[in-house]
Amino acid sequence: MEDENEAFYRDLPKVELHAHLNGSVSVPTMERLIARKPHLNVQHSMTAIHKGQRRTLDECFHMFRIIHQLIDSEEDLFMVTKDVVKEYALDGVKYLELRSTPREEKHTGPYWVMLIWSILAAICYRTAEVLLEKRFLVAIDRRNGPEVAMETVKMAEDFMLSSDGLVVGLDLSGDPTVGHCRDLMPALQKARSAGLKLALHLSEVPTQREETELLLTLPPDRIGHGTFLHPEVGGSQALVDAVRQGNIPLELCLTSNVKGQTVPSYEKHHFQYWYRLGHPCVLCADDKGVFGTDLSQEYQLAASTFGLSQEAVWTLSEQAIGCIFAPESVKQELKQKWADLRPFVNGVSNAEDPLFV
Ligand SMILES: CC(C)=CCNc1ncnc2c1ncn2[C@@H]1O[C@H](COP(=O)(O)O)[C@@H](O)[C@H]1O
Ligand SMILES: [Zn+2]
Repeated sequence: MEDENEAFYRDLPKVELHAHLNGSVSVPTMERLIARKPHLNVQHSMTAIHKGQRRTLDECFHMFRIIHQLIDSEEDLFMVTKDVVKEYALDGVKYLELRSTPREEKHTGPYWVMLIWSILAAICYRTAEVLLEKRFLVAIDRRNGPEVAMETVKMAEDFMLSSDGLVVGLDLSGDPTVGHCRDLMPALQKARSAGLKLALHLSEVPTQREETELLLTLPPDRIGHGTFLHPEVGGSQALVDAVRQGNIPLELCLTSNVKGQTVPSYEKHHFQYWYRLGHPCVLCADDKGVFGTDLSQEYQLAASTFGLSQEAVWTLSEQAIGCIFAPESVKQELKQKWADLRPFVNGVSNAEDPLFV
């Protein structure tokens, strides 16, 4: 049975800004996908990291390759997107920015375009049913090189103009040990000047210092992970200063980093460093399916690890609204939603609280 504490984190209204679609597939959805393709011989342990387990980065990226084999038709994609959106809604998320990489699949022809349209269709499909604002980021997988990156940007631009505000930005992700961002700069610059917002995976592994310096010149609108930015872990004060001066929010994914072993433990997560500086930090799940988590759990873990009061947790979730890519009018609506929900969230509804009278 859910205890009061768990109920608080689930009821807490939340914003999810860093969620990779194909990494977010839940156990029940994955079971349906596996059953549809028995010839692939996939076991569930090949697509998710269970409690207490960890994996190397290589092993994690191998998991994505298996997941991609399971999700290779429009039908699969539609089911996955619908389920992921619904699960986020049930987890108390009120605003979701989902991201995904266009992919070309042999038997589906020009899969790229189809993929995006399917996702957008699914997102629209849910709109009538769940109270969840949704936006979409088109992802560049760095492994695919500069030409694909440029094509992806062109496609993202087209969709931004024709999707009625659903496509708001571009993500840069993929195995951080493969390729170099200098080759991708023209595509990223083009995206920026077209008005796409940039959410870039940055300093995810310790060897990316030069890349990070380069990417910060763009600059990005948000940073994914930023694990090795600060001097204590091999980054530098100059990098920290650049991020602070630009007031660039960090998307922080605790369980992803612990299970993927880029940070040694929850206690040592860089959330602490940036939170103490008062820098905008947004807790995110990254790949809730692969890492066996959800956003409520991530908030709960941050609170228990770093001793945050429920009041502080509320503030953390509310401040995430300021970091979304949707326009100001959506921010205002979300702020109102937070205010409306506040009396119903156990633990923060005390009217005598001096911060909120
Ligand atoms: C340890 C580990 C893998 C952590 C997660 N950190 C990540 N770092 C970089 N790219 C990622 C990460 N998680 C997911 N992705 C990207 O998202 C893709 C899966 O979602 P999608 O197919 O874009 O819908 C992966 O193939 C990869 O390109
Ligand atoms: Zn990520």
